[in-house]
Parts: sequence; C-alpha cells; structure tokens
Amino acid sequence: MSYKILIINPGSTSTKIGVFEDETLLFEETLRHTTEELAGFNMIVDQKDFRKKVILDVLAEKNFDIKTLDVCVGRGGMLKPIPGGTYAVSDDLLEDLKIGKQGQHASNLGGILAREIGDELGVPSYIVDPVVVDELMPSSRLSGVPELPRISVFHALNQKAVAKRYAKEVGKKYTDLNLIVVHMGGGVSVGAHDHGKVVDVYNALDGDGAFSPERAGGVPSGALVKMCFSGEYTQAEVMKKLVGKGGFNAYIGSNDARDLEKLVNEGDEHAKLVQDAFYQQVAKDIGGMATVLRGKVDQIILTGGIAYSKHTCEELEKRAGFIAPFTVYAGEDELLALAQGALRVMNGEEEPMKY
Ligand SMILES: Nc1ncnc2c1ncn2[C@@H]1O[C@H](COP(=O)(O)OP(=O)(O)O)[C@@H](O)[C@H]1O
Ligand SMILES: CCCC(=O)OP(=O)(O)O
Repeated sequence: MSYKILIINPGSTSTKIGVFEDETLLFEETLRHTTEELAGFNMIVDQKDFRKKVILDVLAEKNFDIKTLDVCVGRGGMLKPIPGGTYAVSDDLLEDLKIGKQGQHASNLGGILAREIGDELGVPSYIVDPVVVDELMPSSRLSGVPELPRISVFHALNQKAVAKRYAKEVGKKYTDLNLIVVHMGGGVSVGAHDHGKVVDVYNALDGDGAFSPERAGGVPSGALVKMCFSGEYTQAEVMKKLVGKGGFNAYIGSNDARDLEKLVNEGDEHAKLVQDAFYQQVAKDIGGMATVLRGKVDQIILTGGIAYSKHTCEELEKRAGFIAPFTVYAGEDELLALAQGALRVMNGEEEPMKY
C-alpha cells in the first residue's frame, strides 16, 4: 500500500508545498512572500485563505488531482510545549493553533490548513515536530525573572532533520554527537544538541539571540520596557517591531537576505553595517551554545534559506570556525521529514502522539 501525501510548510517569509508518494517527492514548490504582501494581515490565522489559495493554485498548475491524496501534513506551530513526534490535528490541537497558544507564527497555519484540506477530502491530517518541541535542560529555563522563563521555540523539525542527516553521513548515531545547529530563515535559531537532545536554544520568535530577516531577537530589556510604557505604541505595535517588522525589515525594509547582500555589493555602507551586525550576533550565539556543550562540539551545521549565501557561510566560519568544523545544508529537509513523520503513523510503525 502506498500513500499520496500533501505537505504544507508555512514559514514567515514563504509557503513551501510538496507532494510525496511515500518517500518519493513528486513535486515541490516554494512561494516567497514579500513584507508588503503579508503586511495587510493582522493575525496569523487571517492569512489562512491567502495561503490556502497559494497551495491550491500550485496543485492546479501541476494538474494534480487532490482527490488522490491519502493524508495532509502540516508544519506544527505555537502549541503548548510538547515532546517531538507526529500528532493528529485533533479539535484541541486545532484550537490551540488558531489562538496561537504560545504566540503568533506562520507555522500555526500548517496544521490548520492540513486539517481544513484533509476534512474537505475526508483524509487524516497530522503535524510533526512542531516549533515548540521542548527538550531544554532545567538550567536553560531560567531567565533571571522567575515569571519569565526561557522557552523552547525554534526550527525543531529542520534542526532535528539536518542533525540526523549529518550523523548518518558520518556513520555515527545522532545520540553520540554534540552539535550546534544554526537555522537561518525568516527567524534564526541556534541550538545545542547534546547527544540527541536540544538542551538549550535561542527562542527564534520573540525571545533572545540574533536578529533575523523579520525579527528583532534579543533587545535591551530596560529600553523595551520604557518603549512599552511610553504611550506612543499599542501592545500590537511593539510586538510587530519584535516579530514581523524587526531585523532586516527594520533596517533595510526587506525580509530578503539577497536584497541585503545586493545592497552591500553595491557599496551601501548602512547595509554593510547591518550585515556585519547579523554575522556578529549569529557567531556570538554559536559561541554561547559552545559553552553550553562545555566546548565539546563535534560539528556546527548551517541550514535554512540564508545558508544558500556562500558569503554568509564563509563569514560565520571565519568568526566561529575555531570552535568546530562547519557543514552547510542550505535550505531545509522539512518536507521529507514531515512526509516521513506521517508515514511512520500511516504504516503503523508508530502510534500518533496525544496532545
Ligand atoms: N539563494 C539565497 N541566498 C541568500 N539568501 C536566501 C537565498 N534563498 C533564500 N534566502 C533567504 O532565506 C530567508 C528565508 O529562509 P527560509 O528558510 O526559506 O525561511 P522561512 O521558512 O522562514 O520562510 C529569506 O531571507 C531569503 O531571502
Ligand atoms: C517560530 C520558530 C520557527 C521560525 O522562526 O520559523 P521561520 O524561520 O520559518 O519563520
């Protein structure tokens, strides 16, 4: 028995779609969304129909008959903290995606759309390794303010997938390695993988770490508090400065790392400063995670859309190459990882996790 699988992977700057027959990719498509295109939507859930149309248009352009699908799988979003695995999109899980239990991020739409399209076709829907997979060690949770614990929000699916891919390629077990994985997408996450567990990670959404194409990362907290109480901004406006309009968007008005690189190549001094700051911050995060692993780092893995930039990879290696050797897996292994997660359940190798 073989299964036709629709994969829906919404990111903050893109919608990625794949159709698999078991583990064989039939076709995939990445649609990039500009800052202007997404600016009109207030809440993430408001983007549902826009992203659904994008997906259905791609399937129609490919002359793919959606009635032949056996299952729909979406990237999982800002649910409560949970262990990794494959989860059926139950009513409770769907509700938490709609409200954004731990926050607003495009990945919330993965499960929502998988369930909506799945229900229309009468087939099951799943999410796999959502962005809230939580393997933090206890000491990673303290921020210094007990009411504000540090939380695990990162590119869990791809960080795990590329870490396992690296282990396989070098003939070792993931659980025998210490790795630092750096995902550079619309958000940036840097995780310390200690023998198969992500024991510390910079919250890629609204927590800490480097700024990114559309996010502020860690900001001076005292100044942020003053901004919040200045009376000049609503809560939603401040939040947008941190997530959505932060980072590259705030400095150069684009979430596209290629635009930043182009400006730098044209001699734009401001763009050069922004790019240098970005490299400095990501390298600093790598250094931080190296100390979490007590200096015992087998490999540093660069991944995500920005890892396609040779210049970025070279600059990061210049700054953090003294810690451990680098491997680059540009883009992400998310589509196949989502398909495999669903297949393990469809084939009865694994029970779906309970949310
Ligand atoms: N060839 C490339 N060179 C440099 N940056 C790239 C390239 N392709 C994509 N990017 C950048 O990667 C970022 C998006 O990464 P991606 O992992 O696709 O993020 P998301 O899943 O959040 O949409 C964008 O800033 C985009 O401009
Ligand atoms: C919410 C953490 C994952 C993340 O930032 O994903 P994108 O880079 O796809 O926005």
